[in-house]
Amino acid sequence: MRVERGAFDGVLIFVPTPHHDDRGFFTRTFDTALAAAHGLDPAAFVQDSQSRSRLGTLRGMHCRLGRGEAKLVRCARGAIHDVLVDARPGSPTFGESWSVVLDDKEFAHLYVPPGLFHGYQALTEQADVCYRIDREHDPAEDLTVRYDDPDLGIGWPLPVTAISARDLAAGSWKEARERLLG
Ligand SMILES: Cc1cn([C@H]2C[C@H](O)[C@@H](COP(=O)(O)OP(=O)(O)O[C@H]3O[C@@H](C)C(=O)[C@@H](O)[C@H]3O)O2)c(=O)[nH]c1=O
Repeated sequence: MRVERGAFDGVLIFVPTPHHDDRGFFTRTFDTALAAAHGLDPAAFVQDSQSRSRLGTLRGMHCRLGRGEAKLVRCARGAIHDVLVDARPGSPTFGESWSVVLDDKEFAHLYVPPGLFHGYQALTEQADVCYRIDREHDPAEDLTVRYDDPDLGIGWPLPVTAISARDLAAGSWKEARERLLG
């Protein structure tokens, strides 16, 4: 397993080495020691979740207020276009977006540190996303921003076929920015 850095400080991508044979494949999806060597506390992840999305579904952009939420995300089936927006005041990349494809070929695990907006779009008929977070889910701390906010200018690869009412009702980056900067 190798570790790559994402475009923002603290973002990591753990890329395993799948072993294929005539039965299928085996792959390690996470390595506690490697994660710890990169400053993560594997024991901190208290909730495991899985969501299934159909082609073109968009989920995002979601961030957590307070001390934020660290997240480990992988696509167990299909492929997703995963997007992060740096919402950490004082960060040199504050307000910038970055994307990576996560899929069931490479099985990369994306580490998202606290303070970033996260969202993704399903690139396949079915996309199963598994993720771990380091705090119990609390909707009262959610902050959302519109996936198509013109100030963020995120490029999504496909037309949006499904999105939640919550995500459609999300506010602008300008509003979120004011809230984050106090
Ligand atoms: C995220 C979550 C949702 N739920 C419930 C609330 C709701 O009834 C249903 C669906 O919730 P949502 O519409 O918020 O799910 P979703 O839009 O998939 O939310 C997720 O989006 C991606 C992009 C993330 O980064 C995640 O952290 C999370 O915010 O599941 C939980 O009970 N626990 C959870 O941890």
